[in-house]
Amino acid sequence: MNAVSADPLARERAHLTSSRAALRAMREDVEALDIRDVTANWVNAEVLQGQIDDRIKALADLAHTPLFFGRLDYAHAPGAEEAEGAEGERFYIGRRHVHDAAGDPMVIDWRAPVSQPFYRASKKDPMDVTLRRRFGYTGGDLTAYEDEHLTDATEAEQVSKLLQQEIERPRVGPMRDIVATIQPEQDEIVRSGLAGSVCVQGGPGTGKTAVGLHRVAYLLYAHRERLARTGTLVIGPNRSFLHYIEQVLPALGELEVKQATVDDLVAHVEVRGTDDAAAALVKGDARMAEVLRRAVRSHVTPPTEGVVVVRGSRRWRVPSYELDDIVRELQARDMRYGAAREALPQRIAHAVLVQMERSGEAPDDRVQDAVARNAAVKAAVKAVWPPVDPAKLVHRLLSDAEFLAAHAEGVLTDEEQKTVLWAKPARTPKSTKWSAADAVLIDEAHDLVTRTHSLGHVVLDEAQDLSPMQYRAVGRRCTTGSVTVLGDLAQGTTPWATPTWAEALGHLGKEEAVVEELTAGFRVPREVIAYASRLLPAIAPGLTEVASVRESPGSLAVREVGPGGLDAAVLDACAESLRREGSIGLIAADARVPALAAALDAAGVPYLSPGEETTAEARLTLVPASLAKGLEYDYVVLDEPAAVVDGEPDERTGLRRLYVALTRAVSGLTVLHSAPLPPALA
Ligand SMILES: Nc1ncnc2c1ncn2[C@@H]1O[C@H](COP(=O)(O)OP(=O)(O)OP(=O)(O)O)[C@@H](O)[C@H]1O
Repeated sequence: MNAVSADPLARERAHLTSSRAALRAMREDVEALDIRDVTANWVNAEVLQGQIDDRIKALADLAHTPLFFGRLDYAHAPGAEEAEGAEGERFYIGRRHVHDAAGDPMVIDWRAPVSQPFYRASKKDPMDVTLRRRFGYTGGDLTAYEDEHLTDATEAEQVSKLLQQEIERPRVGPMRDIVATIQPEQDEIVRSGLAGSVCVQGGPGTGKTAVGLHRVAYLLYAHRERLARTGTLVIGPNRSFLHYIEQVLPALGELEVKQATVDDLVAHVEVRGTDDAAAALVKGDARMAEVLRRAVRSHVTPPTEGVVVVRGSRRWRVPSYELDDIVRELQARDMRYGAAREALPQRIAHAVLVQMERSGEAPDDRVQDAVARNAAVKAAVKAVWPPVDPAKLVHRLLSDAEFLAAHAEGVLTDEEQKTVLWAKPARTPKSTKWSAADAVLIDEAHDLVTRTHSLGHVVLDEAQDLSPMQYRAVGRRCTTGSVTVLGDLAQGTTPWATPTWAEALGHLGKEEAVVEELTAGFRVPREVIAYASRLLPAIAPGLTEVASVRESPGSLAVREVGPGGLDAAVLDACAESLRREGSIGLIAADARVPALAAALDAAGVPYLSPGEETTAEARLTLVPASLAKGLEYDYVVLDEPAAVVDGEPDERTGLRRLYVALTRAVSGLTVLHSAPLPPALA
């Protein structure tokens, strides 16, 4: 037997070794489960085996993700704080729970209540913790630790070196989790309850995306069963962004969360067309919801004649005024068009039944069902309350000026109506080249006909770019659940970008959500964020400038290049960045991308597209400015800022696009220009 080492690091390593052994034993227990005896049929067996396989996956010991990253020594056993003489307890905090053969915890899940002081405790409020220890790893080996004695008044408060190292670590590959270093103000958002909706305003690199993803993981832990039933969804701006973040939740042991773009959610039709900005602006306006509501309801036609139901030798007549009453009553209810349509035959049948009873018959439910299915009743329903096809309805609204006018009167101006009407409408919905905004309208119409299924929790990232109608589409997917809205008003680059969070929350139907602000920046170094923040007064006056918590001041170079020399200078800057460690993003106006791609090809420099994983061989990504949002690179080379600004329909949007591009760098930014810099930046 080994003697217990006096060296604290050796003791912690020993705990790591035994925790790993315990994890292995847990995995082996699951692997050894024999389900042949407990399942009566193969369907059950398949399901059970699937669950077992997932559990085995979740119990994997990943060489490069440390099993624990922290330790808390409590003064008393949690829950017994007040008990006299209660002994202290020690907990190791990690990504997942590990217990030994006796069931005693070796590692506690970071999301458990006893782990919370790891993120929140301070000298001011030690939360009954005497010692907080952070661990440092090199590769998979435990190589360092750092202590804070929270109840020791003589110990000076200091910035954690391990935290700084983590923040400074070069980014290669997809986004990674931040469980070991979640900050107190971030933790408050991560652990806020499932019942409440939260909206986070935060400048570039303040950790909004990271916080949103960790919040999902936390909620799944705290409300596992409920969310397994109702579902969770993360919404991001585009495929490359979703690809960039897709590994974070699996690394936290959560494999079940769906990820989608807003376009994916409303994909009732194939999108093959585009709108000009003016049309998209009107189509995305919340007033369109009222136009659609009126148009759907206009399909109900007041009955002009009654229904006659023949059964055997008898005829039963529901007169038109009675039918009219039934229709009005259904219209007055807060019911979807389709649900009311389904209820109508039963209501008519009920009226027939009442007559039957009055004349001495004793009909039962089966008779009512039979009457509801009677051909005369069906015909009446079809005439009064015909089915509505959402795509057909939107097709008609956008191609038939009279139909649009009838429902948009007093809602849209004549000019706005003209703007959304197609110049050359396709004959049928099928042959229509639908735009993304049209698909959202169809989704709204869909919801008017059939209620959209609501999830338990939705995280909406880069929210500032959504149109009011898109917010509504997201909102109806969490009517019975809650939402985490993440965004930065200064990074809004659509013509309909969100002016205030209160307005966005109104469209989402979550007016009660709390708005939190994050201002500590983890990505962009001081010098670079200061440079980018020069744009703030022009693009979002009133927003707080990000305060970088990065130690490295970062390298910022702004170089003017003579006419004709830009491409060569860009290649040089890329080559210079490639000599360092980490990923490189070459960001340029979309229109400049083909020329730069050709230049890179000609020079034999391999490059990737956004969302493609960086590898040791290919570390350079050529990023069109329109796709840069949400992404980050160790070094960024920014080509011709003026072209980035000019690529947008108006100056403010252009400057916002530039702000996004300027704030992607973790370590260094090189700006190259041959045209003059925008005055706001110069
Ligand atoms: N507490 C933290 N500890 C370590 N790294 C962090 C922490 N918070 C955020 N980061 C890192 O900072 C970077 C920026 O985070 P993230 O992408 O979530 O910011 P964001 O606010 O969504 O930025 P943007 O507005 O540009 O999309 C990421 O690399 C993330 O891992």
